Amino acid sequence: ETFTFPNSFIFGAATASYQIEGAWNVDGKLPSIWDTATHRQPSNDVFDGLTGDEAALSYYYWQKDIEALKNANLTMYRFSIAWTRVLTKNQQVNQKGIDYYNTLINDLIAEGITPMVTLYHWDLPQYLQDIGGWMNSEIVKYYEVYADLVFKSFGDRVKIFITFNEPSVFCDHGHNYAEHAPHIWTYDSVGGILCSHHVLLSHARAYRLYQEKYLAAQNGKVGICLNTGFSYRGNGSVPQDTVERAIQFYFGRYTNPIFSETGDYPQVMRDAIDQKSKQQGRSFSRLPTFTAEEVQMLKGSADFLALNYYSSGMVYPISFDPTIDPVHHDSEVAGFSDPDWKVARSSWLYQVPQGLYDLLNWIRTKYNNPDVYISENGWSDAPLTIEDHDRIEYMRLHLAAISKAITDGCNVLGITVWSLVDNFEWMRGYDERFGIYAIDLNDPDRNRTPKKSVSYLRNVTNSRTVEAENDEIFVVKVYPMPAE
Ligand SMILES: CCCCCCCCCCCCC/C=C/[C@@H](O)[C@@H](N)CO[C@@H]1O[C@H](CO)[C@H](O)[C@H](O)[C@H]1O
Repeated sequence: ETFTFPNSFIFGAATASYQIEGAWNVDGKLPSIWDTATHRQPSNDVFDGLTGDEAALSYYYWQKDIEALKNANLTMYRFSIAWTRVLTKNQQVNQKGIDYYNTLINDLIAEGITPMVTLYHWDLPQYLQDIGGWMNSEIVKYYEVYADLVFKSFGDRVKIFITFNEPSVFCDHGHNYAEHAPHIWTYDSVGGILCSHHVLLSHARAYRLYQEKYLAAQNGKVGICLNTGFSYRGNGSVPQDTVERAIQFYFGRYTNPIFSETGDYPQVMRDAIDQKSKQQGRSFSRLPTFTAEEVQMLKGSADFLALNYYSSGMVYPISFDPTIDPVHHDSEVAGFSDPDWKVARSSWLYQVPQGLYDLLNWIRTKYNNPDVYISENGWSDAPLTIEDHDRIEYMRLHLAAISKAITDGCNVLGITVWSLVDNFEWMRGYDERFGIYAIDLNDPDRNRTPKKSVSYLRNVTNSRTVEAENDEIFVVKVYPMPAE
């Protein structure tokens, strides 16, 4: 079957500051929590022991990134700004950092490429972590100062801003399980919950600031980037409400306050955490409460949803047990992956294009069909795999799923594939490569070598079609529940 894309649909690619820029301490840049994490001694716990100190050296080779975009026929570039490059500790402007992003933005626009700018892709200034980072409510003020600077400096040319990338990942993995920077472990997911709460408030404040101070002159859009998989019944006896609860706890904790009619946290989450907190003998709930004004400030605080989709899972109910993974412990849901699904170099990344199709329709019906960009979607393979047939298949099937969702009426405006170039894959270092361009870390010039997927993408963007069979997209079957 041939799947088509409307002429308005935009094809692009994405990166993030810490993962590509290098130059970690150049021109006044301050250390971020990822600099701290990767410089830990005697071991940084990164899979290959490496850091983002140099990565793709995009701080010097941004023109190679622009060439790479042009060569792939891509017309949108999602990149992030390093907070640590543009502001000093006492909240003054670091002009050299501003200059770097000005040059990048101007050069992109000169080549007809639309910049999509993420304000926060996990690289918090270390001096803010030192006062508690996202767990301290004061962070909201610091973020607002930073957002103001970004809007003021770049908003005359940048018309699409994303306030945050994947709060579920940096809040949970960074503040519950100590798996990501700032490597904090907290009991009963208290750290992750506080982080999410302050991220939501920071997002809303930045959105309202843009509306009040910049919208009239700049006429841009501000959204937030959230990630999730879709969840499916682990076997025939799993109740549908388990599936819904999984999505609400993982995704709804951010989407409900921003995109729903009612606003605030999902009721199922409010009830569960309030009740469990009580059951634990606590005098107040682990889930903070938004004031009535905060609920209003958050409600409708996004012009679009930037959705990162990689994979999906099967879920089944479990009973409350504080000793297990804290995300599941409050939701009383656990998940697993079908071993028949194809898996990438990243052990968590199973190929489930159906999840993207179902998720887009879930969002359409749940939230009155908001504008959506697929801000990340991609496949990992081994270093220097140039004949990346598995990535091509993954892209083909996910693009088909998107096209099908658009046919259903979903407002999907475009995609920025992850990633433009091979880069620092967080705690997996450089072992899992997501780029459509390969980078040899031994090459001081960091030449960007096109993988086979670049010519595939060029064909897709020219023809605005992909070929796929429905049974390649719809891969979810009902499997027996795994042994608990
Ligand atoms: C509804 C919820 C539950 C149901 C189902 C389970 C979903 C299965 C998906 C498993 C995901 C587990 C770990 C998550 C990892 C990614 O989401 C995370 N790495 C994404 O971060 C972005 O990924 C890029 C590649 O990893 C890149 O590094 C980028 O910087 C990140 O934004």
